[in-house]
Amino acid sequence: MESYPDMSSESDSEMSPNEARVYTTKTSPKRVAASHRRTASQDKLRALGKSASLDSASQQHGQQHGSDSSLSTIGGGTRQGGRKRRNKIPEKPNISLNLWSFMKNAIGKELSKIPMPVNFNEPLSMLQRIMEEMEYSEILDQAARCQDSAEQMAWVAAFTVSAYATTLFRVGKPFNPLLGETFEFDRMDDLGWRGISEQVSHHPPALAMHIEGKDWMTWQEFTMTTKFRGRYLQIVPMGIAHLVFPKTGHHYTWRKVVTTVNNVIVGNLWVDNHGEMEITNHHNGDKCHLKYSAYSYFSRDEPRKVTGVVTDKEGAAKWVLTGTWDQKMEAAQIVHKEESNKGKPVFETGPHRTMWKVRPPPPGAEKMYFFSQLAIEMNEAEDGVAPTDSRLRPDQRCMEDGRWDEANRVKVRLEEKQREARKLREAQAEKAKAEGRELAQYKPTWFRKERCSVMGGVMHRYNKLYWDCKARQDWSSCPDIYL
Ligand SMILES: CC(C)CCC[C@@H](C)[C@H]1CC[C@H]2[C@@H]3CC=C4C[C@@H](O)CC[C@]4(C)[C@H]3CC[C@]12C
Repeated sequence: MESYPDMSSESDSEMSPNEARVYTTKTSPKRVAASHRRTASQDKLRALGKSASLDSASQQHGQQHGSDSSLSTIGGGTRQGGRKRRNKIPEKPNISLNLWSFMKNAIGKELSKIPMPVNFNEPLSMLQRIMEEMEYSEILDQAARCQDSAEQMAWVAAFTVSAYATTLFRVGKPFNPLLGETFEFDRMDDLGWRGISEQVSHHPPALAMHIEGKDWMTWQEFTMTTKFRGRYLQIVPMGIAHLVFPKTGHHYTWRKVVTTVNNVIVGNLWVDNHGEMEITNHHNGDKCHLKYSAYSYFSRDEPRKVTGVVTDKEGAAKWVLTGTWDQKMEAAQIVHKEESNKGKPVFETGPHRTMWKVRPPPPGAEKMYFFSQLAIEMNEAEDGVAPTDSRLRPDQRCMEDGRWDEANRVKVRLEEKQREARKLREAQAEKAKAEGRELAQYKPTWFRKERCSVMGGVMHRYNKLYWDCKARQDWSSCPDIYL
């Protein structure tokens, strides 16, 4: 018998307070215990990029794979054909700078307002970093095939957790995109989806993203508030992520959890993700409440643990989820519920299925900012992309190439250019105002503000123009943001 932590405590879950406390399961306790026995040495293996040994180690744990196992999984994704992409980026130079010397005067400041050299960056923009959430997009293909909506929710939940796997060793700061910077990622040829994102606001920084798969569509607006508290940096993401399966109309939304970057003063930076996440299916009222446990030195909880319960619109529990954001998520359907002698309901579940399992890092990842195969591919130079694409951003390219001094000089010039453009816009707006004309507001190129039908509120939605313009190579509406 396996018991799950109390999901109803300190949460705004839809469950009644005395429900969903204890679960029984038919899986053998041995198997579960073994799968949870992930040790520091395995972490080190991953850190060293000894992916092969990690893989066999996890195989010994008797993983039960989802029904995806028939498809080949090579590197970053479930690929079918597709063109050849790079599997390396230049090695990270071994230049050490003291982070604290840049951060000590910035306590209480927003991360985007702390002037920092590229030395603490990773060679990807925030536009690319957020699109990396698609690393395990095959889970969405799986979800799309699902007949049962509660099970579909379990897949969606596993997908939202999988987005955090990249944060385990990735402590570089992504480039803050310039206003109007874009990133397209066309993976129709192998992964079956393509996406476009754009920096739509500079103060505060905000980006909008839109991705289309074969039987699903996902979009979001991403902003964050960062609180730098001295020893740690806390990132509170704002904005809402949407996911729709057009064939059935199931429309999901969720907000991301809090990310904390620890050891800013001394020691090695490390990341934790924690808090509550509620996923709603607006089509039928299903919910999934996920709890990402915060790391605590004193807690017996497994680090990086995530647990969840899927409930229907009446609040009846349907599925339970358990796992960690860096390794895997399992889900089990609740098949039976009865009152225990203590008066609390006991759930009996069917077998645990693996909904998501992390892929090992590519060989040499530790010398390449711990990038996954997908991350390596994101900034590969590509013909035909918009002139505002992150791949063309010169300081980021210099940095990727290991020319950090030059990158830092170019970064200063780019930011100056951005400031000049902003001043000009402000002057034009002033002039317009003086002449009694309407204020000339900054408008993104590929997104426009729209009222959201399910959440109310206004958000940036894709204007459906990018891929057509790309086909015609018509970039006349793009701002000139680089040098
Ligand atoms: C150098 C130090 C001071 C700062 C480094 C901060 C880095 C590690 C932080 C800043 C913003 C953070 C990101 C904010 C939001 C998301 C979206 C989520 O779905 C996955 C994690 C992800 C992608 C975070 C990863 C870690 C992150 C990139």
